Amino acid sequence: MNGQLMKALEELGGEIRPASFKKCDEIIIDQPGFSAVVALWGGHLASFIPAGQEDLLFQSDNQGGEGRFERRHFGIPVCWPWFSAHKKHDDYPTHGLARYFRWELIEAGRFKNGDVKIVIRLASEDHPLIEEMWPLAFELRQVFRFSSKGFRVNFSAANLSDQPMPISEALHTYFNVSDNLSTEVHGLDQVIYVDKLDKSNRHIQKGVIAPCDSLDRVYLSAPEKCEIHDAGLQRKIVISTEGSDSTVVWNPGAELAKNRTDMGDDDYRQFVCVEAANVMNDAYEIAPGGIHQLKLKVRHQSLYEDEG
Ligand SMILES: O=P(O)(O)OC[C@H]1O[C@@H](O)[C@H](O)[C@@H](O)[C@@H]1O
Repeated sequence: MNGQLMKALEELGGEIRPASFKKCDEIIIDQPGFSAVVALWGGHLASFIPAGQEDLLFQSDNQGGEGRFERRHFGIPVCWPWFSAHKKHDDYPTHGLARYFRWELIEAGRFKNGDVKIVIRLASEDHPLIEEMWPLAFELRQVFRFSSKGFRVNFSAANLSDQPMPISEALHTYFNVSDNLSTEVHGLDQVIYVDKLDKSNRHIQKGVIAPCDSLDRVYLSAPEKCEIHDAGLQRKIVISTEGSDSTVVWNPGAELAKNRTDMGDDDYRQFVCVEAANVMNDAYEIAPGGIHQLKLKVRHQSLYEDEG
């Protein structure tokens, strides 16, 4: 990392330190109102802890395997440029390639209002294996914005090729909850979803999603806002998106979790994934030379307080 960037990071009270995960650096930001960790491996926002509270993001103690496409369950994996299994190559990783390569820190600083800004980047030219799996040239950026109220992720993908780029994607956020059985997801009432645990049949959501146990659903043409209500932490997490037409809600439940070697048996009790996505009918193409932005805003507040 160049000296100027290091200095900018230091001015934020930030540091870059080697992490055990894939032997790749992490960026740590410690501020009076919050602390945040960005893992350069996969470009995960790994942790965001508001002062005096528990992390908004979940991380598993299970480090996953050592192989290139082994995954660890933490923070916000970026699923891009394909979601689920690759349509042609069953040896390619599920949920795309972006979470398996080292991203580069390219900017550290502040927004005008004092919020902390961290920018990271991944480009197709960064690794021959990326170009092998995805021959269309691209550049990805994530602009993270942190304040004591929460965080934002502005994920942008530029198609640098001369062909249309077909995309399905998700910011696959693992939200940390006190107990999945008492957690509720609000805001998806009356939205049609594809239930992957029911032969991909379509249903209409009735009321809130609760309990958040053994769920694998894609809400199509979903609203831009939903909320996680956590009675145990007396906390509400307000999730707002732009450029995302689908919302994926996932919790593996006990049986699936036990069958996975890359997840602790009880991990599923501590998270629910609510993912800002564009998948299935909401998948799209980026025109040659075009750019697509997927924005996620996450705020925390008391369960008993209206959003300010
Ligand atoms: O790749 P990860 O982090 O293990 O997540 C896997 C899950 O991700 C969810 O988004 C999918 O809807 C599930 O079908 C899938 O099992």
